[in-house]
Amino acid sequence: MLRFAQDIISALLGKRSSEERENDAGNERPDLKRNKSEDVGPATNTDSPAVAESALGGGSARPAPKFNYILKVMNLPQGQIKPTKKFFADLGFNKIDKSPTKTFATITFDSEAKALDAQKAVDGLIYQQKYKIETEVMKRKEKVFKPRESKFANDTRTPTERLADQVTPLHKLPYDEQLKKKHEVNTNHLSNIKRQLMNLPDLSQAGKEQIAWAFEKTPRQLPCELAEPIASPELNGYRTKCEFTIGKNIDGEKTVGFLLGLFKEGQTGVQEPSECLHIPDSAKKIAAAMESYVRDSKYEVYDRVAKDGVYRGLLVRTPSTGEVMVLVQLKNDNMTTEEYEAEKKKIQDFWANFDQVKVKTLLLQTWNGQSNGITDQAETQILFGDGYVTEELLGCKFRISYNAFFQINTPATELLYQKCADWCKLDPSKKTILLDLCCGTGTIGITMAKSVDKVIGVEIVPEAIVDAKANAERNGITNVEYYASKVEDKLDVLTRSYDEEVVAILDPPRAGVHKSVIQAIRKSKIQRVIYVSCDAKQARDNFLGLCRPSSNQYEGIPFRPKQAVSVDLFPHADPSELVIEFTRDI
Ligand SMILES: C[S@@+](CC[C@H](N)C(=O)[O-])C[C@H]1O[C@@H](n2cnc3c(N)ncnc32)[C@H](O)[C@@H]1O
Repeated sequence: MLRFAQDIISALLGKRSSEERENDAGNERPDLKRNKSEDVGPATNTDSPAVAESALGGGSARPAPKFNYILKVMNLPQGQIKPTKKFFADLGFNKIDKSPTKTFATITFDSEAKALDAQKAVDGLIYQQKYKIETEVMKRKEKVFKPRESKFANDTRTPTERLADQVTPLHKLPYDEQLKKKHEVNTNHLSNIKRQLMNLPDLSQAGKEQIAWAFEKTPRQLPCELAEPIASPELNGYRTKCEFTIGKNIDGEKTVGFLLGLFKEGQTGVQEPSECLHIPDSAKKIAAAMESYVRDSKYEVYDRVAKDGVYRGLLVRTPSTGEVMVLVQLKNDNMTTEEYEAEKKKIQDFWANFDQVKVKTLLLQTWNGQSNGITDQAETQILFGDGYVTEELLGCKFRISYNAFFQINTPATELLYQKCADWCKLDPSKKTILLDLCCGTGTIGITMAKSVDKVIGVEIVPEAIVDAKANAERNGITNVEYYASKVEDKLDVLTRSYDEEVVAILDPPRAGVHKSVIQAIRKSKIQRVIYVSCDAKQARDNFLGLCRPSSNQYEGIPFRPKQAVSVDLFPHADPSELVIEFTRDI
């Protein structure tokens, strides 16, 4: 409980969650999509003791204040974001924003009086001995959402059909056709590596010689062997994490499900998931129960246009162990403390007594900001249970918190990890170190830890590293070392002079890793990289970075793809994982 409270405080202090948000339609690989508004920092008042106190799970949560009053601080130099922020932080102001190209900054407050007091303190100060600060107090304009005319106006499909096409766009194809289609897409991505290498600008003769393999004629211009795709053992009901929207269906009834179409297209109707192929029955039952609950409630569901209403979202985790996590997201800034406390108790009683599915742990998130989905920036309390569910993969047990990244198709994930282990080809006669880069809750490294001398995991989300350490301990794994850091800020892990053989598994978010990571791998002694990509198009620059000829930017001997395979974690949906083994001799 204490650990969880610490996690929440970390979240409130602006640390990022392991999961970038999934869109409402239940798109795959939620870790990879982050709403821009969540990127720019906490939207709740991180300075408020009331929020910090209630985040501890006790106390009475008060509605989070809105920071609608802005002090515009003008006549500053361009750039200099850090020094500017420090200057104002030293004066006691923390909610500062500055664009690198602008000569002003903004400081936000939850009342006009505070903004005016700040103006008195700041106006006329001389910044860096030459910039005389001028100020202006403004009230934030309420954003008005104007739905565009719906592009679905002439759509003859039923809402259920539309939702199926949206969340499972391949559902009309037999499964082997779906696999072929994904295989074809990955074949093209792979052959593009070769094409792009051949067409690199300013490719010198020496450079060409380093990547001579790319100029060899091969079937379909593939740079390496591409194995037959690995099918998902389960085709339906495989999603172990579902994030539902609470809103109204197109008939105006309170509904829990997925948003039809995109909000920006003016589509605000929510459709029940009851017919969605990829959603498990337990999650459907929970969504249906929540729907009955909100229909019986005196409170309104959240209206995304008016930005009003109480019930906003529902997260359900249903790992293969049968444990179930439910998280309900509320907007509470228009409720009194008594109303909020009473509602909290009602939700708690409802799920504690729910007899169709046993809920192991219930969480309540209060979020008054603008982002759509469940967010790690908001106050999140445990109403019962310990705040975790357990998943089992390849004989290891993993605890998962509500905001941790975890693959959503367990049997297919086991095949994916097994493939990574096979391709690591660990030689038992040699000492080996496995670098688990972007390790999340430690899954890949922990499942392979017994075959190596040491696993070193690096992950950006501190809470995921806490989970990873707990997971290692729970599985009796002691040869692990974890760092809560961006990989690009922990490059020494790659470039240390190890005595052992080092193999790197890189399982980054959709956009791939920062190029400095690829540059460091190139400079290191690493001879083998297993790259797990969920979007080979976006990972293209990383692939090219590994393979391009040596240069000032990309030192070291280039890698080349040795083998590749697609693993399908998302039947009926578009994405598919592409695993590529890159090797080099040094
Ligand atoms: C696709 S997930 C893989 C997680 C883990 N390997 C697994 O299979 O469960 C990508 C992970 O990369 C983390 N991540 C994103 N950007 C990162 C960065 N710059 N440095 C380190 N980790 C990062 C995310 O938080 C997420 O846990």
